[in-house]
Amino acid sequence: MSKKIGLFYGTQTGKTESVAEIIRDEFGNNVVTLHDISQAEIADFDEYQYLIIGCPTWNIGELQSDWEGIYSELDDVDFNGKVVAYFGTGDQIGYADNFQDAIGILEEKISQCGGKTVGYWSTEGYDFNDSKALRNGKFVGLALDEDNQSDLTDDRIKTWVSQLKSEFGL
Ligand SMILES: Cc1cc2nc3c(=O)[nH]c(=O)nc-3n(C[C@H](O)[C@H](O)[C@H](O)COP(=O)(O)O)c2cc1C
Repeated sequence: MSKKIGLFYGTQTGKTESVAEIIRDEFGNNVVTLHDISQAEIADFDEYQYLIIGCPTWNIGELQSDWEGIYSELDDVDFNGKVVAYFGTGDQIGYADNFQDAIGILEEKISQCGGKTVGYWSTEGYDFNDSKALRNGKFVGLALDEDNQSDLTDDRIKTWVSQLKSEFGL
C-alpha cells in the first residue's frame, strides 16, 4: 500500500480523536497521516489524493468548532480528483433529530468543491429520527456513537476500513 491517506479530524472532548487513531491503526503500514484540523492549514489537503474527514456534531446540528472555523476556506481547496471518505461521532439518543449532521454538512461542501465521496454506510443498527448525513437512505460515511454504542465501534471500524481499502483501490 504505497498510497498516502490524509485523515483530518476535529474534536471537542477527544472521542473523535480516539476514533481517528483506531482508524489509522486499522489501515496499518503507516498509510494514514493524522491532522487535527485545529492545527492544520488549508494547503495540507493538497498533499493527498485520498482523504478521510472526521467530525462530531455539536450544539444541535452544528460542526465541531474547529471545522466551523475552516469551513468557508474549503471553497478555496480544489478537491477535483480527490477521493474522500467521512466519519462522525454523535449521540443518536440525545440528539435524535440531528444525528451526525456534521458529516452531511461537510460532505455537501466538499463534494461541491469536486471531491468524490466513498465509504457510504448502512443505517441498520441505529435508532434516530433525522440526519443531514443521509444520502439515498445511507449515511454518507461511518456513523459512530461513543455515547450509546461504544461496544460496536471497533467492529464498525474494521468493516468500514476494509470497505475503504477496496474503494480507495489500495
Ligand atoms: C451540547 C452537545 C450537543 C450535541 N449535539 C449533537 C448533535 O446535534 N448531534 C449528534 O449526533 N451528537 C451531538 N452531540 C454528541 C457529540 O457529538 C458526541 O458526544 C461526540 O462523540 C463528541 O465528540 P468529540 O469528543 O470528538 O468532540 C452533542 C453533545 C453535546 C454535549
